[in-house]
Amino acid sequence: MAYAVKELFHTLQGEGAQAGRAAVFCRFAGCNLWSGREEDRASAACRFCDTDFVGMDGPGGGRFAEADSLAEAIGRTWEGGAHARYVVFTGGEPLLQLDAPLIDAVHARGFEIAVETNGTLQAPEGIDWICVSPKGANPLVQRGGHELKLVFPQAGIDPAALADLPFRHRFLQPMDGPAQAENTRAAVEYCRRDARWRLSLQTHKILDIP
Ligand SMILES: C[S@@+](CC[C@H](N)C(=O)[O-])C[C@H]1O[C@@H](n2cnc3c(N)ncnc32)[C@H](O)[C@@H]1O
Ligand SMILES: Nc1nc2[nH]cc(C(=O)O)c2c(=O)[nH]1
Ligand code: SF4
Ligand SMILES: [Mg+2]
Repeated sequence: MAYAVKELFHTLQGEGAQAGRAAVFCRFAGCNLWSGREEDRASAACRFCDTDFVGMDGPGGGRFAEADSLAEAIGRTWEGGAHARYVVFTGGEPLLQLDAPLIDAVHARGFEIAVETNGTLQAPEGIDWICVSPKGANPLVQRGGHELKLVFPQAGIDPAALADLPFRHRFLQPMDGPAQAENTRAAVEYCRRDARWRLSLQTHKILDIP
């Protein structure tokens, strides 16, 4: 199948348990919980998104007709040397597009594969690092993985209701937006009081890197 990619860039993973690790980010266009248009935000199933995932006009973006051509572009975008090649598929919602041929094509080029998903779709086999970030009342289908990264606070989600799901790591990530400072204080206090959860800061925003 063809892949619609907003942008491809090499940076450090900013969030969660892999924060600080060099990675190529492959940001797919499109999401199942929001059109990405500001006029639709107030009525969307996910309303706090911090990301532009509309179109294919970013650096390295475009439509890729084959898994091999996208995997080649990911390989060309990597600047991290011979070891520990790492690609993070995000979006938008990457599980709308990430499929077995693309997983095989990037594995064949020596990459470990991570995904950032909203958890409403089941992940295909073969992903090396699954980060699930639940969104409000939307159904949580992918209920296990390597890290659970809950944007906090969210109306209708109590972290305690998710704490027993089979994830290796559990993070609260303060919701960015007008109440970011207050949300950060609330996340710190929650993690202080329930040691199952750790704080995830969006370090790329602090550092002003992509
Ligand atoms: C833009 S999303 C794309 C991947 C996928 N659609 C998802 O929601 O997990 C990437 C990460 O940013 C997080 N995120 C989005 N908006 C945020 C915000 N306003 N504050 C903090 N994290 C946010 C998401 O929860 C997710 O972990
Ligand atoms: N540096 C950096 N780290 C990230 N971790 C998750 C991101 C995302 O938008 O999915 C992201 C991103 O956009 N940049
Ligand atoms: S699910 Fe992810 S990409 Fe979609 S609107 Fe929400 S945060 Fe943004
Ligand atoms: Mg982001």
